[in-house]
Amino acid sequence: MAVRVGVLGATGAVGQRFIQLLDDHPTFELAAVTASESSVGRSYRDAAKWRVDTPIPDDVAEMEVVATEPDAVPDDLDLVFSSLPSSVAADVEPDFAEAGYVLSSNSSNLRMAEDVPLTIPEVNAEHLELIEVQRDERGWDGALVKNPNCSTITMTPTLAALDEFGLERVHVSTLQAVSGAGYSGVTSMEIIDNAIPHIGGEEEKMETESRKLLGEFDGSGVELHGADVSASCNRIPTIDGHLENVFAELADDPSVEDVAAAMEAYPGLDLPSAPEQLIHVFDDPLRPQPRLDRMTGEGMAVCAGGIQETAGGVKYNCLAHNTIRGAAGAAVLNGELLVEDGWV
Ligand SMILES: NC(=O)C1=CN([C@@H]2O[C@H](COP(=O)(O)OP(=O)(O)OC[C@H]3O[C@@H](n4cnc5c(N)ncnc54)[C@H](OP(=O)(O)O)[C@@H]3O)[C@@H](O)[C@H]2O)C=CC1
Ligand SMILES: N[C@@H](CC(=O)OP(=O)(O)O)C(=O)O
Repeated sequence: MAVRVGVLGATGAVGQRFIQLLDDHPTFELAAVTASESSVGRSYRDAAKWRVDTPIPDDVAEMEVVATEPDAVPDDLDLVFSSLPSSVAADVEPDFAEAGYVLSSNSSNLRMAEDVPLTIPEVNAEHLELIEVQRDERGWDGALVKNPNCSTITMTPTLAALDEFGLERVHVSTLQAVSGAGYSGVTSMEIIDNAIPHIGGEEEKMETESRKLLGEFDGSGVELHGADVSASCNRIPTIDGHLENVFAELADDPSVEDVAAAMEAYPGLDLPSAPEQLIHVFDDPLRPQPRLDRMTGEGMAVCAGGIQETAGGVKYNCLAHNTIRGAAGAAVLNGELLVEDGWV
C-alpha cells in the first residue's frame, strides 16, 4: 500500500532532490509540498526555481505549495520529509511531531539530542528504538528522526567497516563541493580558482555526529563511540560530491588487503534506495574522483581508494554524493527504514 508523504522546504536545493528521488518511488506517494510564506498558494512549478538535471515531474509541477505548519498539510500523511533551514526546522519540526507526524529530517537541529535517533540505516538502524524514549520524554505521538551532515555520512560507513580492527582515533580533511552550501551559498567570485579552508560548524558536526552514529544503543540512550575524531573542512570548486582524506589509528594492524576486504564486505540493506553494495573500493590510486564517481549506486554508495598503511593504522580517501547520499537520499532511506521497522 502507498505511503503518503509530504516534503517541508520542498522548493529548496535539497527539497528539489527529494522531489526527484520521490518521483516513481515504489512505496512513497507525494501528497504535500510546503515552503515559506512567499511560496504559499503558488503552483510548485511557479514557486521552485528548478535546478535539478531532470524535469519537474508533471504531477508535482501543478501541486499547490502550502504553509509549513501541521494544520496546512493533509492529516493523513504517513511520513514527512524535512529540508528546512535548521533555524526554521527547530521551531516547526517539534510542532509536526507533537501533532502526530513522523518526520525524517535532513536539517541539523537536534541531531545530537539524546532522545533523537541519528541514523544511517546500514550503520545503526537499531538506534531507531530511541523513538520510544523520545515519545516518553516529549509526549509526542509522532517522531523525529535525523540523518547526519553530508561530510559525516561520507566517512562514517568506512569507519564502521574499520571498527572491527579497533578504531581509536580519526583525522579527516575534507574537499567539499559548493552545492553543500546551497545554490547561493558561495559566490563564483569566492570559489573559482580558489579553495576556502573553513566551513562554519562543519568540523564539530563531523567530530560529534560520527561518534553518535558509531555508538551503542543501550535501551535508553546512545553511548558515543570512544574514538577521538578530529576534522578539518575545506570548500573546493566542484559542484557535487565531497571527497575526504581519512587517517585512522587502529588497535590492530590490518594489511591494506584486510581493510579493503572489510570495506567491500560491509553489508548493505534491502531497501528501495539502498545501493546493492554500500562501499566500493578502488585499486586505482587516482580514484575516487567527484566527477567520475559521485553517481556510484545512483548517488547512494560510498567510494573509497588510496588505502595505505601508516603509523598506527591506515590512510585512505572516500567520496559520496553530498545532496543524494548526504542529504535527500539519506532522509528517503531513513523513511524507508521507518516503514520497514513499523514506525510508519
Ligand atoms: N544544500 C545542500 O546540499 C545541503 C543542505 N542541507 C541542509 O538542508 C536544509 C535545506 O537546505 P537547502 O535546500 O540548501 O536550503 P534552501 O534555502 O535552498 O531551501 C530552503 C527551503 O526552506 C523553505 N523555507 C525557508 N524559510 C522558511 C520559513 N521561514 N518557513 C517555511 N519554509 C521556509 C524555502 O522556501 P522558499 O522557496 O519559499 O523560500 C525552501 O523550500 C538546511 O538545513 C541545510 O543546512 C544539508 C545537506 C546538504
Ligand atoms: N555544511 C554542509 C551542508 C549542510 O548543510 O550540512 P548540514 O546538513 O549539517 O546543515 C556543506 O557545506 O557541505
